[in-house]
Amino acid sequence: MRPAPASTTLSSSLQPPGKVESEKMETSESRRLFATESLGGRAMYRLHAVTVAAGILLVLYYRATHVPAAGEGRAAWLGMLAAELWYSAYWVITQSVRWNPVHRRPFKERLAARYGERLPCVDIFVCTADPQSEPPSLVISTVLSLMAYDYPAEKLSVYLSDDGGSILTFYAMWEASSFANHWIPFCKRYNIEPRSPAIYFSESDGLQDLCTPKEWSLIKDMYDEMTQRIDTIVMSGKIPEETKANHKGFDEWNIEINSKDHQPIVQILIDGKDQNAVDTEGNVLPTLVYMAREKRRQHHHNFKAGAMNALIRVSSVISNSPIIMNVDCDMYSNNKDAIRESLCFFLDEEMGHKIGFVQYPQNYNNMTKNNIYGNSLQVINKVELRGLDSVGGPLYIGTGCFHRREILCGRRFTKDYKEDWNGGIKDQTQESIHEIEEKAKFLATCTYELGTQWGDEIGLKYGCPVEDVITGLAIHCRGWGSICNLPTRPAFLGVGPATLAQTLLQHKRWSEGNFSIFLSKYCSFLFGHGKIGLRLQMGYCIYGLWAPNSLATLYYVTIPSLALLKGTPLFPEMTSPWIAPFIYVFFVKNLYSLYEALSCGDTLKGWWNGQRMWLVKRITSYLFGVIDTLWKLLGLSQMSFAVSSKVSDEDVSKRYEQEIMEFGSSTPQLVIIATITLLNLVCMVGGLRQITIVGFNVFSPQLIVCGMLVITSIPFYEAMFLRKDKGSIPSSMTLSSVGFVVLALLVVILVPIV
Ligand SMILES: O=c1ccn([C@@H]2O[C@H](COP(=O)(O)OP(=O)(O)O[C@H]3O[C@H](CO)[C@@H](O)[C@H](O)[C@H]3O)[C@@H](O)[C@H]2O)c(=O)[nH]1
Ligand SMILES: [Mn+2]
Repeated sequence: MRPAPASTTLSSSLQPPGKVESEKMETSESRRLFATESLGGRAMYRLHAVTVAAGILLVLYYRATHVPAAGEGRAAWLGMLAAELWYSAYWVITQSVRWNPVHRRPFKERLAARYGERLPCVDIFVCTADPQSEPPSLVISTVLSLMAYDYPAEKLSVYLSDDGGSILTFYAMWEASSFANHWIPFCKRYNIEPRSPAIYFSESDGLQDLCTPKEWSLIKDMYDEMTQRIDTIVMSGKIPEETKANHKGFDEWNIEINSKDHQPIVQILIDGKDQNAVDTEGNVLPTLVYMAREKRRQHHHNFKAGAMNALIRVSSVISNSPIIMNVDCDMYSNNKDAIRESLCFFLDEEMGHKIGFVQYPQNYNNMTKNNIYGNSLQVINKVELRGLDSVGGPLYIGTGCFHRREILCGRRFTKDYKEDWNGGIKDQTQESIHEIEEKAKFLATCTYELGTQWGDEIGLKYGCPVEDVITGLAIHCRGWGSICNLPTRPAFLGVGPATLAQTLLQHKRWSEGNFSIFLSKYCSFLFGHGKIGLRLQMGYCIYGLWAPNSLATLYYVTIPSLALLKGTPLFPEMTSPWIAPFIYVFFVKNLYSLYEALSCGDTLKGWWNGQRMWLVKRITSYLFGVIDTLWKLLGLSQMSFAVSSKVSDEDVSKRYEQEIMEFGSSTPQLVIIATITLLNLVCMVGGLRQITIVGFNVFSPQLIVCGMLVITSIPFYEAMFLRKDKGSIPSSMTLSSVGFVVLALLVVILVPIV
């Protein structure tokens, strides 16, 4: 195996920088660089959890002891039992992280008092993959926001990995490298937030800031002109020859290249070690590097994980910082203090040496008030990540994560481990830029990893659509802990999916990725056994089991309704005492979920929309996730990574802002949604008839289930029958769904399953 350059060049030193004698006087509490606080509302949570658990047991007991005779819906009843058993087990799993979530509070003032500016070097990795779905002007706004962190610039290096291998993105980066000369001093002088120019100028008119209106307009004009140049060039797809003459990097595109087949490209746009690389005020600039790793058709490039691994190696010969931070290209820095806050965890004397990574939640800046597609992820961020933190550490969820370089390179945790915080830029030898670039290019070739442990024991793991989660699990199993930091001002904000199709695409990748981990040797119960606590093992399964949840849900949204239509009871009668645990579990579980959502900042309507989206995701994305995972297990298909688009056309954006659901295109997902919602509508009408015949007592529980589904589905009926805009459900989709409903009804009538 070829030795990993990154891990061989790092060594350990014994002292954190600048520890001073007088500190010995401090008490251990005041020495801590962060505090761990318990979240409120625990007693209420626990009461709910214990009583719901009791309710669930009663429900299952009733199901198991009241199986009807054959021919009276026995099969359907047993199916209900199976679905409820599944839900119960899943519910228990989701409680694993809820018992005692924690909040971490970093003390950046203490960090400043103790270390001043003697802080470790930090490498920031930004990934982009496609100039069409991730426009270069968006990418550089993110890059600029990261370059402008409130952190010593000589210790900061920003790397962009461009899997699109696009000259347009390179051009934008070149523009950004000169705009940074003005932007960074402007941000620091007036202490502005956020430091993404695109966002800053879209939100601010400069009046609340300390700068003069003249200065503000000057820099804004400069920014507008730059983005205009970039957008024009991106539109035309060609760089003018006179522009190309400005930087040698453009020569890399002298030969015809495309994103799937090209040589490795590494261009150091700003060399932080260069004395002349200073901004308009004479301050040092952070290092800025553009990288497009080599791509050849015969070599698998392993998507983002491949890009990250190339970045780890390339950066090891340029800056080699002990801390690596990764963000997606749309996730701009929204909080200038995020690096310092993260260091509070790593540099904490009591706990710091155990912490492998610090994960920030994924937050989006394009969410509508009522969260129409359920993408705000508030409950995952504020409840589940914090809960995971209390049982061993949050998962590595990709963007917005700070790692020790050493752990990404496969290091195991040992008690005597001491990080060399002094590593990084300054310990590099004085090679010329050209030499360094050539060395780096070699590390970014396709063949470099052949016969090595990269993608397995070293770097991010390959072969999983959620490379981050599986890598994080391996890190946890190597003995490291992780921390979730949730500053009041979110550290990163990105572009979340803004259409139904994008949402379903993202969730298919996530559910499929996590389910494939669950089914592999990395299943947290097997791989984590004896290495991480049971509750963390369960925590991983919250996401690992998203996909198979779809099966129980599909059952629950079709069979009780069809049985209602056919007159087969599947619940206790309304007057039976056995109905009580069903009602209790149903209401209290949902009420608690509402409480959780509201306390995380969602609106009532947002929660309701979120519930609808869970249903939709389960019957489409997650179902497809199951199918594709099984397909792959059988070796019938290959892993893919569909990059989500960060742009949508005007018409679509307008509907999004008005919170009107976007369907538009014809997809199999739409047929499933339309079929199931229509089926429930028919069943509800049929069910109402049953009630008039048999009476209220027997069928009302089923009617309630069916009715709830119908109420949840109102936006779908509107999109099928009432809306005329381009985002409505195409009539061909509605027609085929009607066909499927008729077919389902025929089957039910002819085959006695329910
Ligand atoms: O071949 C590829 C494919 C993707 N990416 C980058 O990966 C990132 C994530 O892609 P995106 O389409 O935005 O997916 P999301 O679902 O928003 O990403 C989340 O989920 C991914 C795993 O599914 C993680 O890798 C991400 O960090 C996490 O933010 C983007 O920066 C892409 O440019 C690459 O660099 N190369
Ligand atoms: Mn994204």
